[in-house]
Amino acid sequence: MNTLFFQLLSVITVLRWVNQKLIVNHMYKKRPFYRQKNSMDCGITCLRMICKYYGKRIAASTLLNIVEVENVGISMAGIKKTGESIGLDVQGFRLTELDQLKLLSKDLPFIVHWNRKHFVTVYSLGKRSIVIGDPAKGILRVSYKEFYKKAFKTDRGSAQAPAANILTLEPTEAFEKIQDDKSQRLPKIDFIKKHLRDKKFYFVVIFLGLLALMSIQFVLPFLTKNVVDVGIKNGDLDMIKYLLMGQFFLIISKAIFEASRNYIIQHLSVRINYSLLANFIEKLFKLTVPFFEKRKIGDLLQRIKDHQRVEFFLTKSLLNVSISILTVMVFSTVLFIFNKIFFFLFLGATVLYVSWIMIFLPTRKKIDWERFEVGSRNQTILVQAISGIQDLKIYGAFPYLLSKWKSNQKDYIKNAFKTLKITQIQETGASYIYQLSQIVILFFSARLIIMNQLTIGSMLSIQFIIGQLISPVQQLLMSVIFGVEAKLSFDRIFDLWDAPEENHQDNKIEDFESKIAFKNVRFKHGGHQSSFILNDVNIEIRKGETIAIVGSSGSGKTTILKLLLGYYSDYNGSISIDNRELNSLNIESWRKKCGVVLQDNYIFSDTLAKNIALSEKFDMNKIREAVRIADLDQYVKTLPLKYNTVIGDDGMGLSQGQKQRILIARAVYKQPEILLLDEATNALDSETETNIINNLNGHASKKTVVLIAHRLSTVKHANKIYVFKDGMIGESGSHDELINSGGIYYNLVQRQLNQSTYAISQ
Ligand SMILES: Nc1ncnc2c1ncn2[C@@H]1O[C@H](COP(=O)(O)OP(=O)(O)OP(=O)(O)O)[C@@H](O)[C@H]1O
Repeated sequence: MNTLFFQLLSVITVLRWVNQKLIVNHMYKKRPFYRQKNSMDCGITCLRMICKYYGKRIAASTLLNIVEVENVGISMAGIKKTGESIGLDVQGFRLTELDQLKLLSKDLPFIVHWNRKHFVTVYSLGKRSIVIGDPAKGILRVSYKEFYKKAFKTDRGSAQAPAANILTLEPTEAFEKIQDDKSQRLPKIDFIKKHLRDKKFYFVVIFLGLLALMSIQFVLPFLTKNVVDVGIKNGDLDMIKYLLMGQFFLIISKAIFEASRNYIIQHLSVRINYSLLANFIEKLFKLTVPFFEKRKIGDLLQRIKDHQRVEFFLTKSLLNVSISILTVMVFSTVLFIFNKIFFFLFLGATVLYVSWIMIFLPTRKKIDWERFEVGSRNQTILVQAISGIQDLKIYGAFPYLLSKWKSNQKDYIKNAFKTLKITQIQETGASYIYQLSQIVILFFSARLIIMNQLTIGSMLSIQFIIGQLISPVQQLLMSVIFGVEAKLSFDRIFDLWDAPEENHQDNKIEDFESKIAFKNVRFKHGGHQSSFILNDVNIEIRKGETIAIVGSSGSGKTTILKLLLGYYSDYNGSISIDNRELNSLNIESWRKKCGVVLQDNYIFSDTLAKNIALSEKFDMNKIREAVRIADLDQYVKTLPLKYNTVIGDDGMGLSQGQKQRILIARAVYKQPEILLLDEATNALDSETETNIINNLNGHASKKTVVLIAHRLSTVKHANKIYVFKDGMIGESGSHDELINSGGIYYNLVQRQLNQSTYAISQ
């Protein structure tokens, strides 16, 4: 029953494949396809498909450098702007009737907003269906009904009829002139070479072992033939003994060679895996902050898993390929020498077998991408569940997360079944081909023996040779499948390799001499549709001064510090250090000068001392001094192992105030020239806060300090206070000046006074 089911499935799958591949391929030859590398890249990927259609291979990173993709992906306006910047004439259309689609048939291919959250490329408009390139799924054929359902939507809150938003893109002369990013393949090959370079020795040893194995394999059929055709025929038992002893010796040697080879391969795979991962992690550390803000954690973890597949392919599969190719070559030659008829019979069966397996490759690719996406979502849900455990408990929100996990798990199971189904169909078909070829070969052997054209010894040897050929052919094909999967993993890893790194120019800052200046700075997160969160900001911070920034929540205060730390380089206006533009400086050398406490700083799972020094080696005197300034000495006395007590996730729990004081100690330990403090003391009682501020004043008397605080008592001694309102500077001046002017700051102070949380000490 089971077999019958898979037989039926096999037939259906083949017919579907023929329909999809042959018919669609024939009708629409030119429909390039790229798969989106993450859920936010659909618009960019559609644009790449259009570029490829017009003959240009453009890397995703090239387009991403032009447009800033928002956390939710690129917008229609973003696609238009990016398309125009590479020389495409982009026109937007809003269709209210499905029939209007025909009017755009001369503008094919075009991009359609899909389901209000995705983009697809339309390649052709047929009589009954439409061929689209869906960056998440592949080239698909959809009915007009489905197209209408997905593309024609009503704007939120609008009473208007549903409409489809479409962008047509035509190449202009400027497009012809832009550079093709052909180079994409080269770095990948360099990358592989780099990881294999110092392992040449092992590969050579394995290869020599292989040659020895092959020679043994080559001799074995001839021994069998002689045992039967000479030894048995002549009744020469001594000869049979010698031949069998020889065979025994060869089989033992073969086993030894195989065991050694497996050992070396294991050794190699561990080393390759290590170097691949080490490279990945190093690269990860060099990427920009916005990269991490836009990626889901599950996506990154899933890419780490991808390394295992690449390593598996580079070690086991690649070697298996060489072993299999060699075996096939040796035994095909032997078969050809033995009997040409059987050689061609086997060749025919192999061609059939290979074609059968190849049919399924495109579907396997699709399933693999689905598996990646489901896996990535799964990782994200689990990480969120563990990080947000407290909120889930407080709000009894497990059902919410559990239903999310369950629904994702359903997709996971569906995907696993798809893989199982396709593997079963593949294997059932392959086994038929194999059995059939065996029957045909047996029939021909029997016929030739009856006709006295073949000896029984030769027949046994041919059976042996074919037996030896089948497994390497199968392995070769499995390696092709692994190769395709490894390529998908490799592409995903390389997508990260394309991401921009933080600048590390030679232009280092040796000394901070005079001032930091923000001039007409405007900044926004995300793409074209988002609005500026900082507008025309002008700030001057002179060396040795304390500058404070206050203002309502969300007014852009933290963003000022992040810009100053070089997290974001795509601001308008100028941010300069001693009159040198921040973007042109070596950002690491600048950060070395800054001691920073941000609201989302992290406590690592390590000892208190290492959490302060953030290094394996540290100066204990400096640590004690930092702890004193951060008013932590009493706390340290209570710790079981004092400075060696493990804190963070795996260790002692911390209160918010303790965490803040450790972060202050960390910033002080660095002995920075500039201290940047964002709400660094807001969790502390006012007595501890005063102690720390006094300590800092003593310690930081010559330092430059930028201070953000809601509690106005913290900022009143600053040389200058900037009051932010909606991303702009509402007013600035000293505490006294601002109080006297009776403006926003004055009102803030009044409000805090009314809440009895602040007392102005005149
Ligand atoms: N990574 C980000 N992506 C998109 N928007 C962001 C990002 N970080 C901050 N924002 C937005 O930028 C604006 C300014 O944020 P910022 O953290 O600078 O405010 P803030 O004045 O420091 O607020 P608070 O006093 O609450 O800490 C906010 O509207 C916030 O939602």
